Amino acid sequence: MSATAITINTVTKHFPKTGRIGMRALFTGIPPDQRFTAVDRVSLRVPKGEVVGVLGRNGAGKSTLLRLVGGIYSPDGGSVALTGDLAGLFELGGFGNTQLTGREFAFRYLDLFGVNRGEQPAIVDDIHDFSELGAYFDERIRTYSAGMSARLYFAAATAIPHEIYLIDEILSVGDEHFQAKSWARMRERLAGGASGLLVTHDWSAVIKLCRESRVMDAGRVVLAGRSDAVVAGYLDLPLPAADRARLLEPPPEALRAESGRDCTLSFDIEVLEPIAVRAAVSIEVLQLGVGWEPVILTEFQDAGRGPGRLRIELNIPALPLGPGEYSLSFFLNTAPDPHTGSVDILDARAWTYGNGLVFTVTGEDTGCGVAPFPVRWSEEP
Ligand SMILES: Nc1ncnc2c1ncn2[C@@H]1O[C@H](COP(=O)(O)OP(=O)(O)OP(=O)(O)O)[C@@H](O)[C@H]1O
Repeated sequence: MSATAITINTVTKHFPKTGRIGMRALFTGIPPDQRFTAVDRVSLRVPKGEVVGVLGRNGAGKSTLLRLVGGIYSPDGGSVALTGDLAGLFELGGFGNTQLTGREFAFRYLDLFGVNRGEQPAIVDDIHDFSELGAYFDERIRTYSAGMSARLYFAAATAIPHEIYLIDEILSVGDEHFQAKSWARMRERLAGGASGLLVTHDWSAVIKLCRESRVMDAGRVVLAGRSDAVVAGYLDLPLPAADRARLLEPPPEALRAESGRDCTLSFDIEVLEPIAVRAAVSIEVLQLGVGWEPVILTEFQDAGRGPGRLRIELNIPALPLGPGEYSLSFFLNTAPDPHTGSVDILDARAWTYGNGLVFTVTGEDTGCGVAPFPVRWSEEP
């Protein structure tokens, strides 16, 4: 198993129903009839180098979970363990003294993280630039708009690399220009090997950043697994009917191959009507902050005519993919109608439907990335 950055073990958090509790409850805990459970026995593991997404509707318990991980709340049950230093990007505007100016806040932040005094001025300049606060950087934070303080906190929290980021809707603050900059910086930090927990309503951010995610509802984890399937469940996405032709579930060994070797992927399909079918395959890799990007994409090919069972094969010479797990999408369509040219989707397995297949490439990691093609560069004299 890969190394772990965050371990959340059956964590529970209660709040008083009335918002007020007696002195005794401070020592004995809130009596069961006067409390409600905001986080209910949640367990979750974030592997090093990955961001796990937590989706959920308002009041599901996401922010409370993040605060438990960040140490702002202590759990009433269970435990949290972190391996690595932590940057809290959560609760924008909720940390720091708003009587400070932006510049004073930046210096304090760097002090807090033990940054050497000699290095601080250059990093504070970077925070000033990144936040685009201009002259406001020397005004008190309490005079800032919500967006301005969000920019300051984001710029400070990401100015120096941390090992663990707790991200709460951060990538949806600011205008589009600032969001794009924030994404670029987050990608850079994560590509450098950082890990994190992202809590959000924004399922597209989860698709772009997280291989794994969870959905919380009423304090509990109600869906867990690969992000594509979790997001599809969260959105309750409709799937193709697959009632005229369908792909039969390939056994996992049918979707394994060795890097650099010729490979044949077999797909069994069942066609229930006298129709001609066509198939296409796309193999995608998760690019942090970008999403699933195709690295091999076939055209639609004739796959035979029904009714009956058909086997189709895809041959890839000298598989140009490094070892790892890829998402494989398989599409089964009708042949174009000779009169109208229209095509019907008969069946699909794809991360966009939340049911993508896993394609595993084995072999030695040559460090050549996902597509170690034998390319050659030359220089014009
Ligand atoms: N400090 C607190 N005291 C009392 N109740 C709280 C406190 N913090 C959160 N709650 C309650 O706990 C529940 C979970 O809140 P939480 O903020 O974790 O949800 P969330 O999933 O982050 O919601 P949102 O998406 O709206 O931010 C809500 O019912 C909320 O009202």
